[in-house]
Amino acid sequence: MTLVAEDISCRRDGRLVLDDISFSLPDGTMTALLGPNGAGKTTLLRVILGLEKADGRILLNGADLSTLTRREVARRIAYVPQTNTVAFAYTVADMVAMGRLSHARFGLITPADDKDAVTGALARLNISHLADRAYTQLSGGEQQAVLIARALAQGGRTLLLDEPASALDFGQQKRLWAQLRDLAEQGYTILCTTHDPLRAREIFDVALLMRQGRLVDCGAVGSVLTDEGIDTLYASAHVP
Ligand SMILES: Nc1ncnc2c1ncn2[C@@H]1O[C@H](COP(=O)(O)OP(=O)(O)OP(=O)(O)O)[C@@H](O)[C@H]1O
Repeated sequence: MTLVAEDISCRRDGRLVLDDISFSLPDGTMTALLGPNGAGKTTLLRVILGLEKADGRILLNGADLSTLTRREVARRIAYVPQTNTVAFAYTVADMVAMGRLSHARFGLITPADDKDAVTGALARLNISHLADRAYTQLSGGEQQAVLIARALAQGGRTLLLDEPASALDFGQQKRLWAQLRDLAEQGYTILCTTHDPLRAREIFDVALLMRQGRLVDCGAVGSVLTDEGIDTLYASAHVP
């Protein structure tokens, strides 16, 4: 689905952390969101999800997300957070099944299609063997793979991922990028933060570069993530 941001500005504690951001991401593209620590990447993802108040509009296939219910947004957009702390030792299968909550009827998430979605998502991430393990007892990388499986089970065709590869081993990273590419080829829209511009240049189609709350560049990775572009992005990030 085409994801459009129009004039997004957001304040936190009175400080402007997103400053008039606009972009358009067509179906079937993998977009990397890059910038130094504190640039506003996570905030931007949270604004798209409706978790942070902001000025401006987010449109998905022309529909203004502010006019949709939380449940309607969750059926369209899945989010993979950097980490997810859970207080209870849910099994991995239960965690992934939570991705189906927006499809639940009468609060139940047991119909066959939901089970298929969970089984399929576990298989896609190569973690079917973890299905009955307690989520709280997994390694950081295994937990991250579960969060990605949960997003896939959710069924939305727009995926927002916050540094999904940061705790994954090399094999899991390769599977993740291949999986995301496969989804993009099926028309999914993928927006993913990363701190690795060199990998991003190989893997993604488009890059959005943010610094100090502003979108400083946007375009095909080959033209935006040049050596010079990367140096400029990460130079003098700190504002005294
Ligand atoms: N809960 C909060 N309350 C107030 N300000 C916040 C809050 N969370 C983040 N900020 C500020 O908003 C700005 C953007 O933070 P954000 O987490 O979006 O950056 P980021 O680009 O995702 O950083 P990182 O790469 O370190 O994850 C930062 O200046 C940060 O200090």
